[in-house]
Amino acid sequence: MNLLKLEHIQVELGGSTIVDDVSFTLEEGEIGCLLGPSGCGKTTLLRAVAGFEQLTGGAIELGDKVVSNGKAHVDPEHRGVGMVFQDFALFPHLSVEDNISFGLRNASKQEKRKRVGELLKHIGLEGYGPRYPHQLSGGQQQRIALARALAPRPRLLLLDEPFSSLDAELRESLATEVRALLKKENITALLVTHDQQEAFAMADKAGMMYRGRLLQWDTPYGLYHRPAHHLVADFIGHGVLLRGAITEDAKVDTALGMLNGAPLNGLKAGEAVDVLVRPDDIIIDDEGALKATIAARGFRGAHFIYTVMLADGSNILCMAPSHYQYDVGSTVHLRLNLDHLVLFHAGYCDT
Ligand SMILES: Nc1ncnc2c1ncn2[C@@H]1O[C@H](COP(=O)(O)OP(=O)(O)OP(=O)(O)O)[C@@H](O)[C@H]1O
Repeated sequence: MNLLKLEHIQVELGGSTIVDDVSFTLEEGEIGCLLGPSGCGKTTLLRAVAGFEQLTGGAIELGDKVVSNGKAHVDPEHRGVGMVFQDFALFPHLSVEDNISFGLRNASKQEKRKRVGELLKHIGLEGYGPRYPHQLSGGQQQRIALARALAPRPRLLLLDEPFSSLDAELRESLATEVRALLKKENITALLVTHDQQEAFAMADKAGMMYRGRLLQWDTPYGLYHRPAHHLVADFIGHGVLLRGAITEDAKVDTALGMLNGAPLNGLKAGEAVDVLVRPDDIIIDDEGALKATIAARGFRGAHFIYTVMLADGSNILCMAPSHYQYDVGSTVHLRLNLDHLVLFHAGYCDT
């Protein structure tokens, strides 16, 4: 069952269209994530779902009920939606226990204690109830903010850059923990983030926005491996778009050689295309048929990302385990590990 349904929604602010014709759904218990460059309208979309922004077109349904359209507008406090924002502000003068139970005004003391205990256990902070926010680390405070939002069992939880004030390592582990917690509580959630690793760690469905539009709504795997738009290919993960041409026998002629098996989707022989090449599609292998030169080396801890120059002068990226050390300027051989090809009309890339 769809818990959240956005149908062609549009939001205008200050005379500009900030969210433009966006549609997607989230099923009950699913976690969705919006990615996209700064200013593309992610927060505005989230605020429209929460009820803080009015729609100028389209409709939002929560459960079976329309909560926003041209005529209806259910106020935020009546939507059953919980929120966690970047600048999570716990009430400094309230204990952890009182912070978490803040939204449980109508519950009995006993019910409150039970729910708080259950949530503290879920977030791994059993026994922290009597503490005050200043006695907690940033990551612990953010977990408490999450528990506070979850306490009234919202139908939908909205998270806007909830971990962005935390360091990278903590962010990823917290994202995994929060996913487990949301699944345990069967809460549907929509998350906005800049961090693709966080999106991949948390989301069942993810989308990329660009200038108010949603370019693709898919699984994280689909966004990475089957980008539907060259901007998605470019924005999600590392990779390059390598120029090529469709041949008479439906192959793609590129600096990596003739590539087979591309879904042509209406592309005709002779047309110029861009082929998405990810760093994990290319393997440095002494037996590889293709000669190339290392143009740059980036250390990433467990692996290197090499920029490799092909015979025609074009550059691609290549990932190799960090014990495979090659100096800039050295010659290497490459093998392709492309299990599917993603092509775009070359012209699209000029936008
Ligand atoms: N109240 C407002 N009036 C006019 N324009 C606004 C208003 N609020 C936001 N905007 C504009 O809408 C656009 C989208 O803003 P929004 O905060 O939704 O983007 P975002 O994708 O969340 O960005 P970021 O990732 O940087 O937080 C921006 O260009 C912003 O300047």
